[in-house]
Amino acid sequence: MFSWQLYQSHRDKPLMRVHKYENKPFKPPKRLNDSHATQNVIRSTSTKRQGVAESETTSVKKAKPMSSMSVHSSDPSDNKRYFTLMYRKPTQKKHKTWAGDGYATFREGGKLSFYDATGKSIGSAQYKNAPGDMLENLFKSSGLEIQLDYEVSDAKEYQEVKNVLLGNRQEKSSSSQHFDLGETSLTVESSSHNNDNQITPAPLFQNKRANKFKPLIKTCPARNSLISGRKSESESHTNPERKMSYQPVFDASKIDDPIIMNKHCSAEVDVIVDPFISKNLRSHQREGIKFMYDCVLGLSRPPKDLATNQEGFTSRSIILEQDSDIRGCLLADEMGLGKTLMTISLIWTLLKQTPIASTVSCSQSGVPLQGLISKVLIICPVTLIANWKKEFSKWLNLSRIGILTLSPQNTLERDKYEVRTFLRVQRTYQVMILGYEKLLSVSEELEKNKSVLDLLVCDEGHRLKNGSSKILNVLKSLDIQKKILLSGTPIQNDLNEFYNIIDFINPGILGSYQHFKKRFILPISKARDPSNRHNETAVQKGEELSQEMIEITQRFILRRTSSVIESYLPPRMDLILFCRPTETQVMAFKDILQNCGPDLLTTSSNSSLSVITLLKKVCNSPSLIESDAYFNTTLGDSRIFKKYTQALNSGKLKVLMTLLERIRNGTEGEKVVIVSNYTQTLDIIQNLMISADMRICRLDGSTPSKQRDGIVTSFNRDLSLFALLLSAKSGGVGLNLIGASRLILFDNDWNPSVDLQAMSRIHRDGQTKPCYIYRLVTTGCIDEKILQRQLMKQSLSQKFLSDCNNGKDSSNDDLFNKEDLKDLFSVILDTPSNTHDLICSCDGAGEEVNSESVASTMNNKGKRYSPDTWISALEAQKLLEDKEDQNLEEKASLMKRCLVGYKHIGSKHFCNLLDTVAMEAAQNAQSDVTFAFMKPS
Ligand SMILES: Nc1ncnc2c1ncn2[C@@H]1O[C@H](COP(=O)(O)OP(=O)(O)OP(=O)(O)O)[C@@H](O)[C@H]1O
Repeated sequence: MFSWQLYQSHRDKPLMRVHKYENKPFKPPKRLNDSHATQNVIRSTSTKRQGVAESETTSVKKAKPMSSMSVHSSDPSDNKRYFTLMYRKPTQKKHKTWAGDGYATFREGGKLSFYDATGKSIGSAQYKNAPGDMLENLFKSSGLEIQLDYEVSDAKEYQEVKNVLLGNRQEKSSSSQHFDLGETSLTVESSSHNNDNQITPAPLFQNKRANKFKPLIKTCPARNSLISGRKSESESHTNPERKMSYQPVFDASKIDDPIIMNKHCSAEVDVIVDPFISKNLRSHQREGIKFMYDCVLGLSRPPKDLATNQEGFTSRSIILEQDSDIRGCLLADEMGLGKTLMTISLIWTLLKQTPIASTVSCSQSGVPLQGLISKVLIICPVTLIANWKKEFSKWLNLSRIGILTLSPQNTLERDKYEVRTFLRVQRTYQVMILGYEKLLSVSEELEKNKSVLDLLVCDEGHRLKNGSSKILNVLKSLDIQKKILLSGTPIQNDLNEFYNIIDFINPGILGSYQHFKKRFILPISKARDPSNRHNETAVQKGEELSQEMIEITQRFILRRTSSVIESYLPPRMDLILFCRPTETQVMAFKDILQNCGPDLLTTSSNSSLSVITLLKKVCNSPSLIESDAYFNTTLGDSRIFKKYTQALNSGKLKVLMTLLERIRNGTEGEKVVIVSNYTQTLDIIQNLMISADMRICRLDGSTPSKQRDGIVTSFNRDLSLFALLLSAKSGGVGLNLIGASRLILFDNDWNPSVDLQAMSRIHRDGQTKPCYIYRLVTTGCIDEKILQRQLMKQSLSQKFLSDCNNGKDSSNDDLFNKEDLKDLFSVILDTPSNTHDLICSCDGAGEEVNSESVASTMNNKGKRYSPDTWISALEAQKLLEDKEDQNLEEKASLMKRCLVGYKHIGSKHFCNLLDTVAMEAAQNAQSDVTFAFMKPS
């Protein structure tokens, strides 16, 4: 167990125990009649909330007990004392949190008046006891529970409180020029730092924050920028005389394997990740947090191998240079590596700690009581909001940190009000999680008080790739200095998109767009152009520039593959099952292809894309064409489609139902997730499963966001729920479906990352059972062609983050040449697997493709690649795009590389399938499964 540090406050003082840093909530709720227990908390927060005052003595001043304070400590001029307060509606909840902050005034005679953070009156109370006990009481007034927090004694803060209260009065009586605070004099005394007698009502916490970051000792310029460009303060407030020895919040020597952040030479204390959270972290997560921390603090990263190869690296703090170009990072780890947890750990660390202790209030022993940041905005797809909150709760507990999410039931006005409150009220919420779309509707409110936002996190950050997107522009206008983008999907195909994302994270780092275009985009595009394939100078130049770009961007982009968590996860088996098309399907293919117009093979033709969609539907179930718009308008002929409407009319559906029966009857309560790209396909599967008495739930694009979390939770927990039907694109992202240990991918997307997203829903941290992933592919049809194309893309993208070959958003984005189209529109019936035919001539007795057996691949310059050689993205791009020149052997070789590790199992050898469910299904439905690839992890 972690034990707390005995800090040596000053060299000549004996060791003393300072108050424990207990990860308390930012505003501890107070129970009635618990005065003694709360007293310490209040006193310690009281110290914290004094803020860093103008005079050097106040910053580390111990909070005086209330009883010893002078009645005039707040304001000698108006016989009133001013307090901050917290309020909430009465609640029976175990973990109570506060709804808002505000102020109280106490007048001699015993009247307490309560105000919210905007200065609006929220009640009053008479207090007859000794004034010193006020902090120990929970007041009830106007249906609210109110607790005083601390007495305002700092001159500047006092002035701000008065301004707020005054501002409210002023608003109320806008016709009146008479400013009045009850009996308070109109003339506001000038404080030592405010010689302006004009009263300017100002947003309270904006000013408070300014106070907070005023350094008390002389800071070097680097230190100021470390704190953040926006918050650096003028040197006029520094006090070069002041000497203070600062202490980190945690004692690293008492923590097993602490994570100590790197630092700039100007750092005064170590920042150490809270052991409460760091004890749970995997080693790649420890590295990830340090990486993100360095980036958001603008510290120049150590060389990559230093970060990854050295034992105990994360337990050491390295002095780094300031890198003024960097303020953010892209964490592009593959799915399931814990990007959310890493980000939460970083947020928690930054909220609670700072390397520059002198810029915040500290305990007597010099332990910083405030962090480097205080407000965080997280933007994510609406489907992930609940998941973020859950993860905060899982790793931190929501009683420690205030998380605001906007309820879907809110009116727009309510949303705006809550956003305003989040920005204005400092201590209730530290993190707000918004959906991308919601961001637009509350952008004005954010804009108005944007200066309080310290850190922006964009989950599924590849959504910001479009430079003209409104969302991107709103986020840019918020001008939040520190940014973290998370994306498990590699940045996609386009250097323009790449520029947009990078320029958003670290503005200016790639220069202006014009410069970037001239320097990188044009020469790299030229090198990629197949017509330049013999122009060695252009190709060489393109390669060099790609390399240069990688070098610039790897300072703030981190990507690890899922192999880093394999050892923490139960084993996983991947099975690709080839399913024989039914006669109905074969008829449908023929009918469609024969009835297509002559422009089918025109690459620009819309009809070719519509036919592709139609063929994909037939692979799932021929009855789907009944509702296909293209089929009905162009090919539609009731004569044709009537014969396709029977239910179990596709090979994949037959295999699916057999697998499901086996899972239901042959395993010990295992659950299954079934994924498709088409909701209509899910409808068909749903009907079949309901007819088979299987208990299911479903999550797709039409599921209201407020229901999603409940569906996921009950699927994971409710033992009687057997299956979840999931739509790949709208439902898959970010969900944890570890209640299931089997997943059936009913159809493939062109984009491998869509499928990977879906597959990693079950095989992720928290999973305790071995996992089985089944991909169903219709033998010899478009399904197989998609699989082949996908496998190639996936393999080639593995080592290049900004991979130019990696998946695109949808089939419509994908470009096909004539050869591709011919290939897509051909149906090969006399084979158990066209993919196997392409890569191998074995008899399917379980032979495994290993790297030695993969023939070397030849590029168009005649250069040969051994199987272990990394093919750069550029080379891969050429290999793929230039398929007209590619002979079959090369294509086969490429694909073989993608299937390294898979065993080839023909129908005679299905008994070799290591999964009994697949084995029994394949043997029993021998006529439906034609071939299998199997890859045990
Ligand atoms: N160190 C850990 N120990 C136990 N569980 C963990 C750990 N790290 C992450 N997890 C769990 O693993 C699951 C996946 O993590 P998370 O959602 O953060 O991954 P991700 O990288 O964001 O994936 P995706 O891109 O799919 O959203 C979560 O349930 C999370 O709580």
